[in-house]
Amino acid sequence: MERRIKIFDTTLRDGEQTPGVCLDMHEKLEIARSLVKLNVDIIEAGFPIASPGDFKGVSQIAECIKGPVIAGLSRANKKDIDAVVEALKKAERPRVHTFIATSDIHMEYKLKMSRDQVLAVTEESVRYAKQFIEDIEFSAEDASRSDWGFLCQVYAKAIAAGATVINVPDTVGYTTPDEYGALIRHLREHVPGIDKVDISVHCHNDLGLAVANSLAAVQAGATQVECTINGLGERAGNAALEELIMAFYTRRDYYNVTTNIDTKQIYRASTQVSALTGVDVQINKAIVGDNAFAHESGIHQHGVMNNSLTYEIISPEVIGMSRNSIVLGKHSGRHAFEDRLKQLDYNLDSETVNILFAKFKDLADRKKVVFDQDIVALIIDKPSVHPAWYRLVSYQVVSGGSANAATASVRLETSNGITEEASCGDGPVDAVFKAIEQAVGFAVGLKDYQLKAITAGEDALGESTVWIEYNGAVYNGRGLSTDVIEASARAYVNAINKRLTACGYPEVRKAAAE
Ligand SMILES: CC(=O)SCCNC(=O)CCNC(=O)[C@H](O)C(C)(C)COP(=O)(O)OP(=O)(O)OC[C@H]1O[C@@H](n2cnc3c(N)ncnc32)[C@H](O)[C@@H]1OP(=O)(O)O
Ligand SMILES: CC(C)C(=O)C(=O)O
Ligand SMILES: [Mg+2]
Repeated sequence: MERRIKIFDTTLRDGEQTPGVCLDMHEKLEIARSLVKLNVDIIEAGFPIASPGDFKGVSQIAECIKGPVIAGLSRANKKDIDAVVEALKKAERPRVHTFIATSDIHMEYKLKMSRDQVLAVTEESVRYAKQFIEDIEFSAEDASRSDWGFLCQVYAKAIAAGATVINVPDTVGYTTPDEYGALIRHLREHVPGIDKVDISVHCHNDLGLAVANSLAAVQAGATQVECTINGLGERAGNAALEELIMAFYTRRDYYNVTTNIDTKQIYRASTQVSALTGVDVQINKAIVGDNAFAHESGIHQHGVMNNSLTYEIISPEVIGMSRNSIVLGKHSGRHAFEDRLKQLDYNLDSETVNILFAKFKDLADRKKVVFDQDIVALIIDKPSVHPAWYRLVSYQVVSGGSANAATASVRLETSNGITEEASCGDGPVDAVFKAIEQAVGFAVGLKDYQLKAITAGEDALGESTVWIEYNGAVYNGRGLSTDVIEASARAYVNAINKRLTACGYPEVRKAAAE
């Protein structure tokens, strides 16, 4: 008899803890909508006490997203739990996820608490949260490095106080498949009441074992797995959702479990998360990397041409990647374009399709073949995602040859009309960025800059991502064009718009004046 494993997605909480990733409310909602399409069981929407932005993100998701359970994270204290309860007020199926560390090293050096104190706080916090919300997940942070006997006592307290899920995190990615499986079996044998609750696992990838450890835990009886799209997360990241799901799917004969995930949504969600977070997927990454279905060598190509199963254990269509024979280019019409949107599972209203079709034609004029990745990039680039404070109207650059000096002028549109500025710089991109900085009238604080081609070829669509820093927070912006300087300028303006949306224009102006 197959067991069903629940999928708890934490892209919006642990995934957002990836250094350099900062998602605003609109981006979080877009990702949450993709998680609904994927059919995950639980969405961890954020850590409401962390910042007003996080609180707002969780409450918006709670209000707008129906279907999955919506969880919010809290430390084991009343203030954090109150924030989660408040943020989840409008959720159809709310869950408080509260945690406290149980390893000796965390208790001694970080919490400065004894075992007895941690036991007491576990009970108090679960009992407190339970007054407001029925579904309570309790995590023993750093469980895999905790004393097993003590861990059993902590989980027993949490269950007695009303926890509905107990989570066993491998917080620092330290455990191994055999050891972790044995821990799950030990807990199942020694924690009173554990058969009445879900046993969840949450694995980090510091030794590259996050997925292997999660699979071992499922074999040992875990009923819920925590993961993120593209394996995003703190340090080396979390177990990757796409890898776990495709392991369960492909080796159903071996694991004997199922999930509710619609595998056809995997590629779309991965592309979206990569674009919105600015974190590239490595080309040889399992399932969603560019090379995952590419065959370079003759013997492999020959085998695949005769029967793809010779060298492919998964067909790309299963994860929603199309093997299209219809090539889209400047002679393609609206029917073929709309059909491709449907194949990529984008059901958009006709106004959005009109805008996208115009963009597609514009791109096809500059590019011989428009690939699926280009279309997805155009969809993600749609301007409505962020309220725009500034819009790039045009720019001009004169590049200075070997000395690498350049001058640039930019025209930006604001609600007050057009503003135009010029500047010199160390190369064309720097000159454009400086001109934009002058036009907006405050220091932007560029932290990082990246440029990549969406597909191969000299006419490829260029995607630029920039990261800017303000008051300790990082904002990423993204720009798209076949002209790489224009893509960079768009990304810079997009990041500035996000920063202004988060901080408010007057505050930024005041800080600049001081
Ligand atoms: C393993 C994980 O992924 S845990 C989640 C990690 N994610 C994050 O930390 C991102 C969001 N965090 C934040 O925004 C901030 O750290 C906040 C708002 C939570 C706390 O900020 P601050 O009050 O400034 O505290 P700071 O982060 O410096 O230190 C953490 C404090 O929480 C305490 N703490 C840590 N974990 C817990 C817990 N589970 N339960 C109760 N207290 C805890 C620490 O002992 C420390 O307490 P102290 O201030 O009395 O010394
Ligand atoms: C908050 C907990 C579940 C966590 O992220 C971890 O321990 O890694
Ligand atoms: Mg974690």
